[in-house]
Amino acid sequence: MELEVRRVRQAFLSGRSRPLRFRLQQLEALRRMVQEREKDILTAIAADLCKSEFNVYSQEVITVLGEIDFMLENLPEWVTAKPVKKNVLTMLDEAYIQPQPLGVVLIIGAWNYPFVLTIQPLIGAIAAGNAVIIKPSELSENTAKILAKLLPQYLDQDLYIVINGGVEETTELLKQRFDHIFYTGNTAVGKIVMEAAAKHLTPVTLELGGKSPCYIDKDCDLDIVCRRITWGKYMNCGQTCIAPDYILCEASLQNQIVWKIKETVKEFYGENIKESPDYERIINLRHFKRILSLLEGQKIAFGGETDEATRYIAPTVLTDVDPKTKVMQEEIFGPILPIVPVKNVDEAINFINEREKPLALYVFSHNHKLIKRMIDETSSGGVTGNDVIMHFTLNSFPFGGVG
Ligand SMILES: NC(=O)c1ccc[n+]([C@@H]2O[C@H](COP(=O)([O-])OP(=O)(O)OC[C@H]3O[C@@H](n4cnc5c(N)ncnc54)[C@H](O)[C@@H]3O)[C@@H](O)[C@H]2O)c1
Ligand SMILES: CCCCCCCC=O
Repeated sequence: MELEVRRVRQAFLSGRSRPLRFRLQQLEALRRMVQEREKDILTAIAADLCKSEFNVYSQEVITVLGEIDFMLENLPEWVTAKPVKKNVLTMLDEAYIQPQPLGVVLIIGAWNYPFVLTIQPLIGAIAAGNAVIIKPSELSENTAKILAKLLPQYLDQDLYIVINGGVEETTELLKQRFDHIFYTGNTAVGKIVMEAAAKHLTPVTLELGGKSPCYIDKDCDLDIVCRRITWGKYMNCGQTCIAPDYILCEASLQNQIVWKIKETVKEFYGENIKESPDYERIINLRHFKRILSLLEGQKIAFGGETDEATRYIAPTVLTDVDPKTKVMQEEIFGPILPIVPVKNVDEAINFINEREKPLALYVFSHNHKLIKRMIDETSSGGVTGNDVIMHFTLNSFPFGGVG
């Protein structure tokens, strides 16, 4: 590892990653890779998550291509020095902010959207003039292999390298000195990454998880609300960092919500969900067993069917969920949707504020003032009103959690 990191640092110190022209060329080469090798990329991701190629394209490839175009369009302006306001002491001086690369960046990717969540930070790092070591998640092994094969065919082979491996390799990598570490994954490993980075005072970006609540107000179009929640919850089999984690609503809405979600699941995935090309599987047995353990002692309104051999867990809704039970203590990251009845919006706000700050918050109401109140009185990484996931799709927004 030490030798590899040293080789990448040498390449960075050569200065060739810095000129705007070079950065644009590398980003264009990356775009070419995605376009020319689309089929290989789709096949690899589809195999990792039992996903249809259409879903892979719409959830991952489109975002990557959009990000590259966004970067190519804006980079010339972003790299230029920006003059700043002067004071009386400096009025005859030149004062400006010059953006500069940090150096060698380590990107530790996630498996749930293994392409976009690894390549998106890579695009940013290349655009900023850095050298990069990419460590894809070993859980999505087909994508990890295809990245190691394709990236060196299109990008500078000394500046941008892929290192594959598991916990042992990641641990070894983290002993090295980097200039920035970008990690996507769970909070426990996030702490390990931050601790390792602290030894070298390396800045980190940690894209972690959390429970993302939905509040459903009585004054809403419940058909639309349930369609949207069903889409965002069961997409990728619930393995989405900003998937709706649980629903808060008045008890009187609960039965209608269950019925409408059940009907929508049927419409989206058919009578035999196992046969649906649009319904994925849980990534591995460890996660499969973890998710199953969350069902213990719960009232299953529908779903609950599982198949260990294929790591299938049906879209499931739980009702009258006790907030003290396990399913409400950790991020679900699977196709289980608990409904927790609350008296009103005040109780919903208190419920959210008594817990860790959500990565995403979803509020459904015709009452614009109520949505505004939820935004003002809670704190989360991002909010979408009357829909789910959408704030992630706009690159004019920042993305991340609080803290
Ligand atoms: N905020 C976001 O953008 C975002 C996006 C996707 C996923 N996530 C979060 O990721 C989580 C799911 O991923 P996961 O928990 O299965 O990740 P994971 O276990 O796959 O871990 C990710 C990486 O950490 C490394 N790793 C694991 N254990 C390690 C250890 N002990 N020491 C050093 N490195 C180690 C792995 O090698 C892997 O490369 C969820 O909480 C989800 O919300 C967040
Ligand atoms: C269009 C859906 C993409 C969702 C990606 C979410 C990233 C976190 O898991």
